[in-house]
Amino acid sequence: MRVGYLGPRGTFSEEASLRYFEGQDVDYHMYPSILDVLDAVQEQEIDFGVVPIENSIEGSVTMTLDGLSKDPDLFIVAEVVLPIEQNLLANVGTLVSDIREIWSHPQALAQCRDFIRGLGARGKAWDSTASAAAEVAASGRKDVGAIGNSWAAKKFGLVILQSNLQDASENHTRFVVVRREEKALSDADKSMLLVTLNEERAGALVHVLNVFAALNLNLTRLESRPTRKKLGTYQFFIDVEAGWQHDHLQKAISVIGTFGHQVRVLGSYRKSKKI
Ligand SMILES: O=C(O)C(=O)C[C@]1(C(=O)O)C=C[C@@H](O)C=C1
Repeated sequence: MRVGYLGPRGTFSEEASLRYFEGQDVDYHMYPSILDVLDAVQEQEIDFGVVPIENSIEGSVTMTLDGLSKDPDLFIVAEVVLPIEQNLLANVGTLVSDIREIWSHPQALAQCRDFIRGLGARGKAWDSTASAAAEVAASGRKDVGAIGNSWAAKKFGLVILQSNLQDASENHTRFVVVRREEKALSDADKSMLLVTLNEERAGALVHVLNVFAALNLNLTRLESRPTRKKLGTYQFFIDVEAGWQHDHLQKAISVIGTFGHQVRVLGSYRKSKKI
């Protein structure tokens, strides 16, 4: 089985992938961006892609949401929730007081915004936390630091100057495992839907939400993203606590369809237990 994730070695995506596929015979592939992982799934270069979708401090990983919504063949078959501990990594001999720039993935920079401001440093975005750590090591500079996990520190010969420094102690990222083509899992107890309203009128979203409420379907997340067609128009990502095959969810999808709205099932899977 071929599995892809955001590289290089030492990313949180790698940790999520190794944990999820532990004990299975896997050939791992790394990609320079989340969109490249999704493209590789679409092009069947890999069987599964593991991508971050949501963080408890910073919220949605919009690149993932937009990538999923653009490609009708992608389907989520699992989720993994990983605890995220962010650390300040630097070359040996670096003093925290000398650091002027912090390099990392935008999600990690955002999780540590207060910390970076507190240092009086500037954030600089890289494709992943591990690529930022690799660049800090390659630069040999003592006025820059990276934010990432302790495994990246070891891998690139950096020291940890401060650990667990994100702006809230509770920090988890939810990853999803994506494959090409739908798969109905009989034991699924959660689904992700993408709802596009057919008109902008007062109460349109409330009508959709009322369908779920009337059928006793619990929603655990509602996220809007722009349709990219007109300012102020949105698509809605909705997480529902029911498998796609569940009678009530099937009914909800068909009723919402009769209102003229579009519903796409982005995935159906078992709810993750926190690792
Ligand atoms: O850069 C990494 O290490 C990643 O795996 C990406 C990513 C993300 O995009 O959310 C994964 C988990 C953390 O929230 C920070 C960064």
